[in-house]
Amino acid sequence: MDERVRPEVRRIAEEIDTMEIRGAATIADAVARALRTQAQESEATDPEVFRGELRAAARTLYETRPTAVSLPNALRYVLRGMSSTTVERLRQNVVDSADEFCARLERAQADLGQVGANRLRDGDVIMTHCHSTDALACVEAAVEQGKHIEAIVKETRPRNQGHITAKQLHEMGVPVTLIVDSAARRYLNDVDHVLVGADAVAADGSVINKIGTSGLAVNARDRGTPIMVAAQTLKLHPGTMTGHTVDIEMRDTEEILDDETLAEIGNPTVKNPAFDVTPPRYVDAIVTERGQFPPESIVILMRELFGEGTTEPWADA
Ligand SMILES: O=P(O)(O)OC[C@H]1O[C@H](OP(=O)(O)O)[C@H](O)[C@@H]1O
Repeated sequence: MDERVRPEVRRIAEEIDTMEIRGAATIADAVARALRTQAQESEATDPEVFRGELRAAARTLYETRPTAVSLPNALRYVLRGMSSTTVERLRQNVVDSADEFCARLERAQADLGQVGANRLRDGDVIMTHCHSTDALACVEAAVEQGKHIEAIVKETRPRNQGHITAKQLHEMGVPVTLIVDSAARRYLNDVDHVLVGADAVAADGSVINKIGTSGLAVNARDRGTPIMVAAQTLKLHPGTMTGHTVDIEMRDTEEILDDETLAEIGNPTVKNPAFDVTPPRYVDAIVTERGQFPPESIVILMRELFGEGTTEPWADA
């Protein structure tokens, strides 16, 4: 671990790694606050040393989880104005950018929620996968519009984030039915919308989200059930415009079963990919704070937002 990185920043990195802090938007918020802390606690007196510390902190945070693009997008946003010539100005730049970023994130989610809510009708039943604050913002806004919404919630093995979704929907007053993941096709008959979040959206409109999303989308398409992806523009992956692919995180097998059970069943190879890719033809709409988009046209928004290319401020830490 780089000694220049403040203990609080290391703690946040550790919590992202172990998924105590999880969910693409929540991770983005946490890393922006972490950079703010690094800036505030820095004892550097030389601007170049200060910049080096911030880059080192960004690298530590960047290396925690590879798939959710909100993480590098947040780091870029907070570190974009690092050209001042005094430490005090640099510190203020980072603090202001982090505050602005967190405020924008909150606003974007609220605006996105309104757009998503307009797609939901009174009496609709949704099916969810994993736990997405962007997706739940749509349901919350629909409920606030006075619509009655019900939910069928997939538990989302291996980490059961569906439990968080069930709890939060219950708190909104939404009646919830919890199902095991493999029951999804059976219950799609009773569903008006599949509503999921995203960890990254690629330039061709592919959606990278929790493992199991693509199978759910294929089944939903087969049943004629619309698939809505709630993803604020922070989830758009600029690298995919220039041909990069999104790295899919492989997580520890212990999330699936313990060593004793593994030995009992003859030590098979166990694979635990955290995400999968849903091709654009299985997605009806990507709902953002800038309105809803057919997946194939999301690249237009990406060009507008990232047209001048992106930097990797953590690269030379
Ligand atoms: O940003 P919000 O909408 O909250 O979450 C987006 C996505 O992040 C989660 O990943 P994980 O649980 O961190 O692996 C899920 O895949 C979820 O759909």
